[in-house]
Amino acid sequence: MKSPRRAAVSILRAWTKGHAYAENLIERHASRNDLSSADRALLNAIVLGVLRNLRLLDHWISQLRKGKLDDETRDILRVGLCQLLILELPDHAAVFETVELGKSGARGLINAVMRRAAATKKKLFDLEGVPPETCYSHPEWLFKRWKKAYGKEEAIELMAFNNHPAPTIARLNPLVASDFQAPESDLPDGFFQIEGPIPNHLLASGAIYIQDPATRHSVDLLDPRPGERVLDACAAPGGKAFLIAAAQGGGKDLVCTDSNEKRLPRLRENLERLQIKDAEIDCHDWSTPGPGKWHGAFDAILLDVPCSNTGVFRRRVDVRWRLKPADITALTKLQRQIIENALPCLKPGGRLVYSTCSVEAEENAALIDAVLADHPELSLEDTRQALPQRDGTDGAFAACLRLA
Ligand SMILES: C[S@@+](CC[C@H](N)C(=O)[O-])C[C@H]1O[C@@H](n2cnc3c(N)ncnc32)[C@H](O)[C@@H]1O
Repeated sequence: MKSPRRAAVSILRAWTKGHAYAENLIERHASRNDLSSADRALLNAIVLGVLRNLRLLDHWISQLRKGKLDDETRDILRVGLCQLLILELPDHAAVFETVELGKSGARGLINAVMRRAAATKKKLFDLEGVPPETCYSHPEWLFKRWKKAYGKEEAIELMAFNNHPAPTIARLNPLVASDFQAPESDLPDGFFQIEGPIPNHLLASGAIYIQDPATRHSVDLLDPRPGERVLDACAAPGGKAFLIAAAQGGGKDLVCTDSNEKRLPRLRENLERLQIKDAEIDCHDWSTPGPGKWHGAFDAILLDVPCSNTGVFRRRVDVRWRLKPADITALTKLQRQIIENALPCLKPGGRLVYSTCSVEAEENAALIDAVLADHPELSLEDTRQALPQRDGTDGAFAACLRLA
């Protein structure tokens, strides 16, 4: 059985070399090594802590050791310094356990760096003069982009927000009868924060679903009513389909599609658990036209499109390192195609809500402006935008368009 610290190093090696998401790698390693829940939590904290603080950890490594490092030793030092300086675990454990991770030839170096770090913490924490994108570990191009969009102060606030793990927030399911009383909360109606371990029996019975309050904006704008035929075109894993069905009192008038066949079983399971058993689920790629049977068929369509995810970096810790400027351009093209192919499926007078969890204007307001310019038959009814640095929630954008 591997220790969580050793598993963290293996995961970082695999993460650097491949395209797998950190969360999936953690899950795979934790199951394979049969980790206890405490060890699983430590593994999670270390891997996500390293990925959230990658540039800062490398800055500290450069302060503590001049000269080249092989990739494995660097990952071991990242894991060690994350425990010592980010998670602030006791010095002796962090130093000893980290040295143990190295091959015999590297242990002397690891020991020296870790001991120096433990002895000079105060100096390392003084980040005066270190660029904000290093302190908050974001790629330079993203910081530049956000500075342009929001100004320097807000760009820094956004990066700082992204480095705090998200609280666990759930929504009560009005479709499932349960004795559970949600705790008092300042959150929007139906949402409440879970302190401590997630109550698995409530999840399993479908009484609650874990989701951020920002998810509600698009469905609030869609305002689905009982009896209306609704399409949720990019539906997996089903968070917003749940909100639509909850508003409609069930899923009998709801069609859920997704282009990724592999995501459909999870969508199906989620909806069944949430007692939404009668929604229609289909595989469809909306970069191509919808089938004739859906033309003019829907009162309301939700397009919760694939996006850059820049509003949810605190959850999706990999994305800031994987995303490239060209991806945003490619995504806007796909987003536009999805809108164009979904529009013929609206009934006259029907409404379409476009939504993302991005904070990039190109994927949000600018895209909607371009659609409106090309479609005089559409009018803009309303928009919503949540920005993490202003609203303290995930980032979200939604625009409701009505067909004449
Ligand atoms: C932001 S996620 C949707 C989240 C979902 N609405 C929820 O609330 O749980 C975007 C989804 O769009 C799907 N997708 C990507 N490209 C698509 C396309 N061309 N047509 C349909 N679905 C697509 C992805 O597989 C992904 O499941």
